[in-house]
Amino acid sequence: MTTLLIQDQLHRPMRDLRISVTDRCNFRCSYCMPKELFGDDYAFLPGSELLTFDEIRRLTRLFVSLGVTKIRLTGGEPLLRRELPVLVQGISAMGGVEDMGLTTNGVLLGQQAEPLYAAGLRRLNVSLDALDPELFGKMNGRGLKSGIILQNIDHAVNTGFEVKVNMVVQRGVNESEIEPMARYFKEKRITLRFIEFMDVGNDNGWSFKKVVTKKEILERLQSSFEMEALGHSYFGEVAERYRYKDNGAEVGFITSVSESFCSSCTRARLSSDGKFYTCLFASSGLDLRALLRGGADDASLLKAIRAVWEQRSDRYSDERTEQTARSRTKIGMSYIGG
Ligand SMILES: Nc1nc2c(ncn2[C@@H]2O[C@H](COP(=O)(O)OP(=O)(O)OP(=O)(O)O)[C@@H](O)[C@H]2O)c(=O)[nH]1
Ligand SMILES: C[S@@+](CC[C@H](N)C(=O)[O-])C[C@H]1O[C@@H](n2cnc3c(N)ncnc32)[C@H](O)[C@@H]1O
Ligand code: SF4
Ligand code: SF4
Repeated sequence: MTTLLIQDQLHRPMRDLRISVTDRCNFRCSYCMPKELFGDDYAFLPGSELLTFDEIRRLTRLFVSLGVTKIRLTGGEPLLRRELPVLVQGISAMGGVEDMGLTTNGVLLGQQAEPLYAAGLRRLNVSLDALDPELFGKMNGRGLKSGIILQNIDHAVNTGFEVKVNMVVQRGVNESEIEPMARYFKEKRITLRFIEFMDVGNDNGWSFKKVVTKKEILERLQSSFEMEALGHSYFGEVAERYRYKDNGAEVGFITSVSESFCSSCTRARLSSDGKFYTCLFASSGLDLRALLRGGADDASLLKAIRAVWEQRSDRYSDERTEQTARSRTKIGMSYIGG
């Protein structure tokens, strides 16, 4: 299939596809799946509503033919999707896919790191918000202690994966973990990325006051470590990188709130039930599953995807103010694929 490069209204190409393979999760992080949005019973999609692997592969191939080269598997918790390595193998063997990564809470990596590696996956981003076992147990809503995630990170590294760690920092919740986390992963030479707390659901407890900005975190780190700025390594990279001068380990900052990066946003998103979203904060998406299951051929699917991207003008993080925050999306990170 030949590649056609397309651009949106702000001249941004479509380079990345973030695929949510399930909306389910074995954690209940309040910043992501607030009770107020999900209710006590956390109703998830029935299996029949999820895209099948064949459907995901077919759509991925079409996205690749429109310029996507980078795939990220996410969720919900992607390791809960049965037989995930089968999907990984299909995508890693696909022409035009230059990079594939997976974002996970790491709980199931003990069993799954090896089959995923064998299927061709090489990069893992593991979320971990605290080293302190009690605090981590509270933050994940399930009481699971941090030790198991740390063990699984070591196991993934030993399996051969390039691993990065994601930490969402919330004032008054886990800001005391900034230095311990930095020290621990510096010694391990694993890149730790600090993520500014975002307003992603109806009520995930977000307010500007709870955001610990990159500036503040960097100042705290610089009082203990000498660091040099590396910037972004390619157009559209979400994290801004810094290096410790003494041992070459890196940290990253994902500054969606204090320094938004919409002008270089090349990310398309496919939800687990097959909706195509052009922004993490979008409130509606194109129902590709309905088109697929209605018998649409490749040409009409391509036309529909292209039309949506060419109309795209999303720049939610650039436009957000305290007042507009939380009024846009009614969906939530775990569904849309964070
Ligand atoms: N506001 C905003 N946040 C994003 C976007 N893409 C990713 N993030 C956030 O960045 C954090 C880290 O994302 P990851 O899933 O690790 O992916 P990544 O950082 O693109 O991965 P790499 O390819 O390893 O750089 C998550 O909290 C995401 O929700 C985006 O387009 N907009
Ligand atoms: C939605 S999760 C899905 C993948 C997997 N379950 C995990 O936790 O890594 C993807 C990323 O989004 C981040 N995230 C979720 N809610 C967030 C919020 N309100 N602000 C910033 N990042 C958030 C998580 O910390 C995680 O790194
Ligand atoms: S951040 Fe990841 S682990 Fe936490 S609730 Fe959301 S999907 Fe689950
Ligand atoms: S807010 Fe939307 S447009 Fe801006 S970087 Fe995030 S996903 Fe892209």
